[in-house]
Amino acid sequence: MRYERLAPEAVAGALREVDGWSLSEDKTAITKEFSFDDFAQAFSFMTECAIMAEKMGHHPEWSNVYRRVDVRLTTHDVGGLTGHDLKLAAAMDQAAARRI
Ligand SMILES: C[C@H](O)[C@H](O)[C@H]1CNC2=NC(N)=NC(=O)C2=N1
Repeated sequence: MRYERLAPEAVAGALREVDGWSLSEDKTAITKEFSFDDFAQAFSFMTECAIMAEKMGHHPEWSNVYRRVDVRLTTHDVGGLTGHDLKLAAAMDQAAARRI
């Protein structure tokens, strides 16, 4: 499925539907820091999200330090935010909720 770049009002509305995500200063991405009990939990979260992302054909920019995972979501194909980012954000929240 192809998504169009979201209008600013749509982004504001969509951000209210997900938990703890922030809009980047240039408004082209959303970011969130996930914290887990330990590295094993953080890495199993990343493994689950990686499989999900591959199935969706939409991939996060992320980094991991010990039990923290920093995530940035944007749609490179359109240079901004689309419904793909919100869909992946919600799926990542659910994956995290199964661990925290
Ligand atoms: C051809 C392929 O599906 C696309 O290039 C996908 C892959 N994963 C992607 N992930 C993200 N985050 N943004 C994209 O624009 C994107 N494009």
